[in-house]
Amino acid sequence: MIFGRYPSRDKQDKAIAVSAKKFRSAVGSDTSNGLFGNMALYSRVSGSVGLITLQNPPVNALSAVVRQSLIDLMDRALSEPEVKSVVICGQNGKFCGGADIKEFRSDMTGPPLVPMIDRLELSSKPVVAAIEGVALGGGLELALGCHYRVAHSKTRLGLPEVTLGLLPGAGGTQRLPRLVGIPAALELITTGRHVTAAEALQLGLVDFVTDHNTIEAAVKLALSVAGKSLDSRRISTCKCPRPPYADALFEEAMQRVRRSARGAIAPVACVQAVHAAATLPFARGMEQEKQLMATLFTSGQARALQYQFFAQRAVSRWSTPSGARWDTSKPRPVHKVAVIGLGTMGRGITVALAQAGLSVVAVETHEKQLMEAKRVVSGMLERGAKRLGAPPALDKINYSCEIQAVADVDLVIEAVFEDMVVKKTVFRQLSAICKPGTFLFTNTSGLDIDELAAQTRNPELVVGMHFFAPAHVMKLLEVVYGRRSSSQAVATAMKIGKNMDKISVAVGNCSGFVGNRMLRPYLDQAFFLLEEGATPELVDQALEEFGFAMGVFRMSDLSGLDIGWKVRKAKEMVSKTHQDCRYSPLGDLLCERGRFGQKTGRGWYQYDKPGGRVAKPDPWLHSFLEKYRAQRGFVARRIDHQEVLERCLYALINEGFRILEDRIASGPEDIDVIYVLGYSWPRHRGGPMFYAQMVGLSRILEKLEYYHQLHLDIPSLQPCSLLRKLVANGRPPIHKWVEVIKNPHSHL
Ligand SMILES: CCCCCCC/C=C/C(=O)SCCNC(=O)CCNC(=O)[C@H](O)C(C)(C)COP(=O)(O)OP(=O)(O)OC[C@H]1O[C@@H](n2cnc3c(N)ncnc32)[C@H](O)[C@@H]1OP(=O)(O)O
Repeated sequence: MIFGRYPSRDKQDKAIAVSAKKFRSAVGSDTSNGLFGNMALYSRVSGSVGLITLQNPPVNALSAVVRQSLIDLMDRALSEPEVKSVVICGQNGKFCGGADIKEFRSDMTGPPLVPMIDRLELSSKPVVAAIEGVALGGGLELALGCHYRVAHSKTRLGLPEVTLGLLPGAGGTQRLPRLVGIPAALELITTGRHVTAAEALQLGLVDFVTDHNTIEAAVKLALSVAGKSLDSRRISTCKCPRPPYADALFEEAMQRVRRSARGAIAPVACVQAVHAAATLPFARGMEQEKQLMATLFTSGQARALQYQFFAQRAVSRWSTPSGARWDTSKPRPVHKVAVIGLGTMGRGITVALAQAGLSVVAVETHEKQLMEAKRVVSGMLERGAKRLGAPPALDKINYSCEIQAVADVDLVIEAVFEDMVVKKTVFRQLSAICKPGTFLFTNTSGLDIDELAAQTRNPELVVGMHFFAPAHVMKLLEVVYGRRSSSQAVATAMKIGKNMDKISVAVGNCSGFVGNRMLRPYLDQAFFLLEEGATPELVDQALEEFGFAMGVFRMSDLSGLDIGWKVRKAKEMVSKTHQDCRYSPLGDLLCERGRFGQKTGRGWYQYDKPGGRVAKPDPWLHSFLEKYRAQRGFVARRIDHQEVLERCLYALINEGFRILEDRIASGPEDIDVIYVLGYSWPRHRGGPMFYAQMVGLSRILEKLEYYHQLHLDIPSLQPCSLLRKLVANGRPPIHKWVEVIKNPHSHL
């Protein structure tokens, strides 16, 4: 499978210390016999140490060629009598980012990882891993096959295979527990969490941490251990330490992953593999690892998770229908940013900006709110700093209750109340106050960017930034370009997003942008299902079993029913008569009765008190629904989970196809990243568009046609023409959809 829309730039980080190169030149290494190219380099340093450098930018992934080179170079080191020990490192300050994920989708060729690592461990000469930058997945498993591990203090280590729908299938599930014990191994393998070098040292995962030249330290160690017995250094020969409470540990781990994995199979397999390490000899444990891996490797979940991995990187290569592109648009440097409005969103944005190292002018015109915001923002920064072990960026922020304080900033992010009239006033003010060229960005979840831009002297400087709450935590940012937004403004918004550690997706301007626009038909279907006989519990259960963290009604109770009500009132949907098009007033009726969800202790569910969190079915709601149906002529019928999923999800997917057709999103990856990161779409299902491909476009079309025939008054169930076109074009794979969109006459 091909991922991504454009080839990425060579991200080789030339600036990072190339300590292997430096070290070779410092000690005068003998590279005359060196094997250049072939994705690994061999040289001899300090007379008797064979130095193997992985060379596969950008992350030295263990591709087939790298694996073959590594085997050849190890053989060479073993065959040279002068060589007494070996050091393995990675080029450009990165040890190894693991197996080459791109290879997983084609037939795997080249020597397999497992025997390669086994042979390494069996080596009669000591092998030291010199770990810099990252040692992840197969990269860490390679290091675990070495006899010693030296890490630079800034290295991150981990076994993140579970996040790709796999398990550490190159011996990681068997060696890690033997080295660090079952509790730590279980945690690291089932979560895929990266650890710092300091934590790795504490766990016993590495033997030595240095702040200086890692290769130098590794070579020094290699020289000192040359000729010594390796018996105790081969992890596979060690017994797995088994605490007396091991059974309870596994039981607890299994319950935890089943609870949090929401249907993902990889975390469960990870627990089973570590269990094998604890109970079986190494060779049998490896057999078990292999079997579990075989199931995962070909699973739809692994495909979905790997697709999402690449999609999250592909979205940075944005483009707009007018031809602006990531690689031809240059962002303008931004040093000073203003945030206008310090409500919940403004506070989160301020924190994220300060944490990104930018100077922030935080403006809130109400003095009392300003003081409160300052207190809350400082607390957030302090807590964040404590977690990271860094000083809080308190001095990055200047607070003001005067909007004039923004006069000299490079960029403003407006985050006032979500109301077009209020925002328009602020934009007119900003346009008058700010220095020429200041970018004016608006945090909105769906208002018209062009309408706001029209209030300013320079509409090309206006872009939307849809942050998700809490803005300093949530990874997703929708960057919304208007009709007149300049490519520089879009590039700058994308860059600021990246600086704030967000995954930014550039999308076009329409009501609700991508995320909220697709949510509308999904929510509508959920309401219609209640009218037709379902309960909130039934709908939520179906969606939660599918993998959503929360069903639509529990989520609505959490975020507050009044929010949607306000929007619907503003759009006059509440007061309008809906003749041709079905509209369910259920949400409005609940709001009219003061049932706003958790905050009022009543919503689609009942709670023990206002602010309570445990949702319980509410008999009042059930009888309310019965009366409502009776009054409006609905006859309740049995609705099953399959119908809930088909109606809610296919309607949402159909809107996704419309969005692609309208060129609001430039590819299905954009939609899928938005849904996984912003709307808790289960990651192991890839995203709505990927899921559509998995289900089969013909089936989605057929089902939409079926439901639309039954509900002709629900236009969102009418299959969109792009979906029809894709089916007519032979249902091309997801990475080819864009060709059909761009060329309507395409016959793939
Ligand atoms: C039956 C078969 C058995 C097989 C053996 C199975 C055992 C082993 C399995 C594995 O090792 S699976 C891979 C495990 N490793 C990871 O999950 C790490 C993934 N990468 C990252 O987390 C990050 O990329 C990074 C290494 C921390 C670097 O982050 P940074 O922000 O600096 O760069 P990125 O933009 O993320 O990546 C740059 C570029 O590199 C591509 N890439 C990264 N890792 C891999 C990889 N392992 N394989 C292939 N390609 C990789 C990434 O996609 C980016 O390229 P573009 O997508 O932008 O073109």
